[in-house]
Amino acid sequence: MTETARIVASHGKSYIIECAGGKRLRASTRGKKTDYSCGDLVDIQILNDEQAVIERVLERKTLLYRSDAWKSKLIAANVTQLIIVVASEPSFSTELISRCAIAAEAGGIQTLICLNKCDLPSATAAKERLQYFVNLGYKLIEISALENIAPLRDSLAGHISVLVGQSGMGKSTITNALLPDANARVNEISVALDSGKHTTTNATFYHLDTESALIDSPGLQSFGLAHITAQDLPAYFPELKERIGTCRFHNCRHRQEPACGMRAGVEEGTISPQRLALLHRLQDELSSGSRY
Ligand SMILES: Nc1nc2c(ncn2[C@@H]2O[C@H](COP(=O)(O)OP(=O)(O)OP(=O)(O)O)[C@@H](O)[C@H]2O)c(=O)[nH]1
Ligand SMILES: [Zn+2]
Repeated sequence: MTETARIVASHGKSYIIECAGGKRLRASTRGKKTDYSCGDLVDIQILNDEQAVIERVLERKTLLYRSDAWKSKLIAANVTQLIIVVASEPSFSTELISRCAIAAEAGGIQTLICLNKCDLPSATAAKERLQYFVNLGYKLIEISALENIAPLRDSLAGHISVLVGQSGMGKSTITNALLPDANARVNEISVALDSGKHTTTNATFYHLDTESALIDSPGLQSFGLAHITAQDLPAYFPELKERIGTCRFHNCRHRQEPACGMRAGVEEGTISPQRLALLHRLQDELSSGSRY
């Protein structure tokens, strides 16, 4: 019997799928196929009361992934919102924020930056660092997951959101505050996936209500963008996008070329030199195929 289900947890070649009625089954794939992601809608063949086989993936509305020259890592499928979690401390990487936001833009996903641990004195400095992104037009929400999760909960309504961030920013604390029984569910899922072995799940999908869901992903340190071409990059920077077509040369790399619209923006003060430098760095990285 074939039916459509959603992948709610992934771990290597093992998956947990949720059928339309809510029943969860362990699922494997045909052959060596592993390019399925948490959040995917898939056609499955039910084998017995506990197991199913994934036959194929249905067309994805969106796909968030990171990649280097050698391999890509799917993070979440069919999400409408990427939540980049940063915290007052430990320190976060602004480059990682930019990279995540570029991947989201390329994948047709909206971005929300969430500053956690606003109860700490170091929040003031963190907010100053994030002002840079606010000026670029990104939405910022400030919370303390330990004290009050309500402001974030409001931003999740109607979305399938995915949480990404470096280790220690508070993703687990946020998930637990939003879903008090998430811990129990996570344990249930990891036990089902690897019979109690100590391994981490790639990503987990939780229902918040009938319209909203949340995918929690493991901490990340880097975010390779090898799937994006150097030529397309400016379209994923909000402030550079506006100036596409203003350079004299259609293949301008926005460096030494005369009459470059992007460099003109830097001279006028509407584009920050750091962002143009990031564009150059990413162009070099994507054309040389270096590893990130
Ligand atoms: N002061 C304060 N501490 C927090 C807050 N949220 C989380 N923490 C603490 O920050 C530490 C890291 O939180 P986690 O939720 O484990 O972070 P994580 O992002 O899931 O980290 P990984 O599991 O490594 O990916 C824990 O000691 C939390 O108690 C907050 O709002 N305020
Ligand atoms: Zn140019």
